[in-house]
Amino acid sequence: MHLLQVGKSTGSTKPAVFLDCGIHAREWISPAFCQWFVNEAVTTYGTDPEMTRLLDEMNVFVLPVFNIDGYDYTWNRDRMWRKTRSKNSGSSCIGTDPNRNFDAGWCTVGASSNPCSDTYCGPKVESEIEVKNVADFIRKNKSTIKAYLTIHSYSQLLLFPYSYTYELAADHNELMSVAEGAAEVLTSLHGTRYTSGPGASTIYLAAGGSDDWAYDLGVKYSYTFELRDTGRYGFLLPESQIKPTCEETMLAVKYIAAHVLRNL
Ligand SMILES: Nc1ncc(C[C@H](C[SeH])C(=O)O)cc1Cl
Ligand SMILES: [Zn+2]
Ligand SMILES: [Zn+2]
Ligand SMILES: [Zn+2]
Repeated sequence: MHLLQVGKSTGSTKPAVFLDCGIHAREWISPAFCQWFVNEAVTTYGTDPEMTRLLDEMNVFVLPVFNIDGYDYTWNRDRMWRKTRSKNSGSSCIGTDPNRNFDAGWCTVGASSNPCSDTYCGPKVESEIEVKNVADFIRKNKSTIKAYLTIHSYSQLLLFPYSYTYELAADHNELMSVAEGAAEVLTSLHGTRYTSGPGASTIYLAAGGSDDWAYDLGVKYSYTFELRDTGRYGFLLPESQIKPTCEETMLAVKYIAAHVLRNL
């Protein structure tokens, strides 16, 4: 797994944002966005004031493709694959849903203990090496990581904790207002409409997700993006929509990062 560090200096104790893409293999617009983000960062640093400030004051860790084996599988075998490609002992079914494999109410709701299910929670917490690697990194750097952003598709949603319970997060009001502000600036570019809210009530009750786990670890600004569209093309978003989707998502990510900076 290749984790990129976008920022002025390596190994510093500067506050950081962790951004991951491609946790679900078929959500191709997600890795496209991480690529876009890195390109925007390196090409607009020094000219765009917001990006310059962001990269001067913070480090941004970017994991362009979280679920590498699954992503490759969608290119070469099954375009609609979602999970990892790990072997499940005692079953001929392959893979675990990496977004049900984190230690956050693991396998209690909205996940399956059937290895053949697309939302299989895995044989145990962090059974997937990809999940363990990300969890280990964030645990190790939790004193500097101030925001966790994980990019998915589709539905046009900006979700935040919790998904594993209907209980409101301690920081619900702040997380909601930041999400609404981010969604508004996103809409301002091409008119794309987003819904903001806690995962449980906004999409579905589900446990083991990375955003809930990061939030409970202490990463306050923890968001899941569900990018375009709302179902017309779904995971098969046309190539013509990659650029506009990335442009508008960029605005939302910069909005959240600016809020984090103001509240360090
Ligand atoms: N904590 C979470 N946050 C967001 C979601 C929605 C994504 C959308 Se593809 C998923 O189903 O894994 C699911 C969970 Cl469990
Ligand atoms: Zn997803
Ligand atoms: Zn999704
Ligand atoms: Zn545009």
